[in-house]
Amino acid sequence: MQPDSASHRIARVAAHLSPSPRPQMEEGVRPAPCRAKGGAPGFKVAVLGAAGGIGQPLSLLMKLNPLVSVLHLYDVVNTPGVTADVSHMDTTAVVRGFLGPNQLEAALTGMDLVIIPAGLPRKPGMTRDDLFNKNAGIVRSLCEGVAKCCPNAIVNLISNPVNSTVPIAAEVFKKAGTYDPKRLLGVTTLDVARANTFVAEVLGIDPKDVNVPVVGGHAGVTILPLLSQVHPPCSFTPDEISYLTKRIQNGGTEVVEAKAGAGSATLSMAFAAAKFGDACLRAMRGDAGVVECSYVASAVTELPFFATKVRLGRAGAEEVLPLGPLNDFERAGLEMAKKELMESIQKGIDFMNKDSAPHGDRVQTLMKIQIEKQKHLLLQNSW
Ligand SMILES: NC(=O)c1ccc[n+]([C@@H]2O[C@H](COP(=O)([O-])OP(=O)(O)OC[C@H]3O[C@@H](n4cnc5c(N)ncnc54)[C@H](O)[C@@H]3O)[C@@H](O)[C@H]2O)c1
Ligand SMILES: O=C(O)C[C@H](O)C(=O)O
Repeated sequence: MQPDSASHRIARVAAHLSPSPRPQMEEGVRPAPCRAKGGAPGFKVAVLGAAGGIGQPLSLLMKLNPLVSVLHLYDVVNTPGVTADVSHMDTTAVVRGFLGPNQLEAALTGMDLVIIPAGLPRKPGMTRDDLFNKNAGIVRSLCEGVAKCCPNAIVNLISNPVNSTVPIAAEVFKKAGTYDPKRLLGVTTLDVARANTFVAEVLGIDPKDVNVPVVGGHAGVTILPLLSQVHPPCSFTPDEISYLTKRIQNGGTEVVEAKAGAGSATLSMAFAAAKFGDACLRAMRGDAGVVECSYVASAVTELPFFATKVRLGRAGAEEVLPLGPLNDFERAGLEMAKKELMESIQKGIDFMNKDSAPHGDRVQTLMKIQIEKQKHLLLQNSW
C-alpha cells in the first residue's frame, strides 16, 4: 500500500469539502480543511460580542462543550485573534471567526443557538439602565440579523439592561414575523450562581448542593431571591435574609466597584452563560427535566416579561413555572420588583415603536398588554 503522503491526505480532504459557499472568513483565519463542514454531530452556536470581557471566556467554555460542533465567533473588533487562539484547543467544535457587520449574516446563517454578550458594560456609579442608549441599538441590529438568518435559533440574551433588551428583541422578532416567545431567553443565571454561593457561605455547605430560585428581572430590586424556597430546605434569621437579599441584588455592583472602572462581571458571567447555554443545548437534544431560571415572556404576573424557573425543551422555554408560595417579605419584594420592571419593559417597547407610536402612549400600551394578559388568564382559568 502507498504511504499516505501529505499530498494524498490533502487530496482526500479536498474531495470531502463542501461545494456550498463557505462563510466569509476574516484574513488570517483558516478553518482546518478536513473539518470545513463541521464534521461532528452537534449544535451550531454563535457568540455575538465574542471578543469582549464575557465573550472571550464564554467562547473558550463553549469550545469545551461536547454538544457544540460548530462555534461562530462574531464581533466588531478583534475576532481574528480570538478565533485563532480558541481554535487551537483540541476539542470537537470547529471555530470560525467573523468581523464586522458585513460578516454578521455569514456568522448567523444556520445557527441553532445564538448567545449575545455584545454591548457596553457599567462603570462605578452607573445603573444598568444607564447602558440603555448604547446597548438598545446594538441588540436591535444583532436581533435583526437573527430574524433574517436563523429565525429558528434559540437566543440567550446577556446584554444589559436585560429587563429592557429582552422586550426590544421580542419587538424586533415580532416586526420580522419570526417571534416565538419560547426561543427568546434573558440570561439571569449569574443571579442564581451568586445566590447559591452566598447562601452556601451562610449555611457552611458546598454551593454545588444549593439551589436558590431567583425571580423577577436582572437589576437592583427586580432581582428577587426566594430564600423561602432554597434547596435543600433551610431557614434563615431575619438578619440573614436581609444580608443575603441585599448582597444578591447588589452582586453586579459589588464587582463593578471592585473592578474600579475596568468593567463589570466577565468571568463569573461567562461561567453562568456557559452553564445556561449548556442547559439549552441539553434540552434541545431532548434531555428531560432541564429547569433553569430565565427572564422570558410570561403569564406568571401581569407583566409581559418576568424571570422564574422555566422548563427547557427542544423548542426553548417550553413551560414557564409558577412562583410557588411566597412569604410576606417576598410578596413585598415582588411588588417593588414589578413596579421597576414595568418601566423597563415599557422603555424597551417604546424604543422599538418610537417611530410609529408617540412616547406619551406608554401607559396606554401597557394597559393594553395587561388587559390582553388578564383576558388570557381568565380564559385559562375557565378551562
Ligand atoms: N446578564 C447578565 O447577568 C450580565 C452579566 C455581566 C455583564 N452583562 C452585560 O454584558 C455586556 C457585555 O459585557 P462585557 O463585560 O463583555 O463588555 P465588553 O466591553 O468587554 O465586551 C463587549 C463586546 O461587545 C462588542 N460589541 C459592541 N458592539 C457590537 C456589535 N454591534 N456587534 C457585536 N459585538 C459588539 C465589543 O466590541 C466588545 O468586544 C454588557 O452590556 C454587560 O452589562 C450582563
Ligand atoms: O452589574 C452589571 O452591570 C453586570 C451584570 O449585570 C452583573 O450582574 O454582574
